[in-house]
Amino acid sequence: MSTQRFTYTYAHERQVAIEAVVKACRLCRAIQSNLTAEHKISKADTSPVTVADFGSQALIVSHLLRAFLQDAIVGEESATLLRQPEQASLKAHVVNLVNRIDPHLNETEMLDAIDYGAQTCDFTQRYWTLDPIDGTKGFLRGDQYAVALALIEHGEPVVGVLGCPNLLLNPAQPEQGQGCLLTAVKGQGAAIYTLEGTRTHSISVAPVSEPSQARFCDSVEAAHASHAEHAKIAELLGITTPSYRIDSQCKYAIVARGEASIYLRISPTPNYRSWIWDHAAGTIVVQEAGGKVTDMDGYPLDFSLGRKLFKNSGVIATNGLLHEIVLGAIRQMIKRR
Ligand SMILES: Nc1ncnc2c1ncn2[C@@H]1O[C@H](COP(=O)(O)O)[C@@H](O)[C@H]1OP(=O)(O)O
Ligand SMILES: [Mg+2]
Ligand SMILES: [Mg+2]
Ligand SMILES: [Mg+2]
Repeated sequence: MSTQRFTYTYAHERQVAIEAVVKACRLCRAIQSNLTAEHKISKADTSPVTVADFGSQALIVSHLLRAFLQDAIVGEESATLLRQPEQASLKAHVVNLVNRIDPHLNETEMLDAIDYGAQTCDFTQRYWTLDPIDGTKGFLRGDQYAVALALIEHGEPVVGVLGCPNLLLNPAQPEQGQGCLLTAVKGQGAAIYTLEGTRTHSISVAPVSEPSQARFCDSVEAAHASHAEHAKIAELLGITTPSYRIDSQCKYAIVARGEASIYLRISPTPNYRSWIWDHAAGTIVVQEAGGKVTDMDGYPLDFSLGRKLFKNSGVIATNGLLHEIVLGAIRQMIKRR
């Protein structure tokens, strides 16, 4: 008698996650093309948030919960601000915009969905993590941003969906236009989908093995990543091409599909620890495209510890071939600090 091993494919999780991110991208696109000052507010930590961040989290959490009622979801935003009586017009604005995408959600359901994502959970077990808009500063500038959703099991991403509404669908064929989703499932590779959720092609990292030939990418915002230290690492690697500066987890997207081979993210504040939702989806997309993601010391990102990557400093994503040599250059740069 033959024994058949059962392999879980995450097909349902991936499909539901794609549907959720498709809805959120429709909302974000509509809002970004029509941005006014009233869409933007400052959070208690002074970082910006917009009606689109709240609306995206409401749409994605409610969509996920319809399929996976038992699942924990950890998102960036909470509805605390929207529940304040003096923010009634902001709340009404969010409700109005979300209802254009999902007319069945009422105000209470929307606020509860946003706050569902603000809860804590057992981070060592299965949970989703969501950045409803990653790169809000890019979104506000009219530039790149991403909607980032990942399923984590036992501290590592197993499904990732990155919605990139302003990224070319296919850089080799720019006439196909802007907007794509990148998806990955552990052990199954990574692929590009249209913003409507139709699969177009699988992707892989660039086969660059000579560091001086590599292109690297980093943040637009100097407060988020140390441009000066990145420049020193590039110099040690013999890279003369200027970095590809792009907001959000779109950096993971361009490494995953070979437009750059190194993503450097060394914080200007050495004890800064990243939020899990800023890296989960991007990490699995790069890994499944054949690349590698670690912290700046070479340790894997550990998503089992809470809302932040408490044990990881910095993030380095590469095409894999260049990973060790990049880590070596970082060690050299640190010695010279
Ligand atoms: N001080 C900070 N240091 C590092 N990352 C930050 C900081 N403030 C916000 N971020 C997050 O960094 C990411 C953007 O980085 P980049 O500049 O590389 O695009 C976003 O996830 C952003 O959060 P948010 O999701 O709120 O936009
Ligand atoms: Mg934010
Ligand atoms: Mg973010
Ligand atoms: Mg965000």
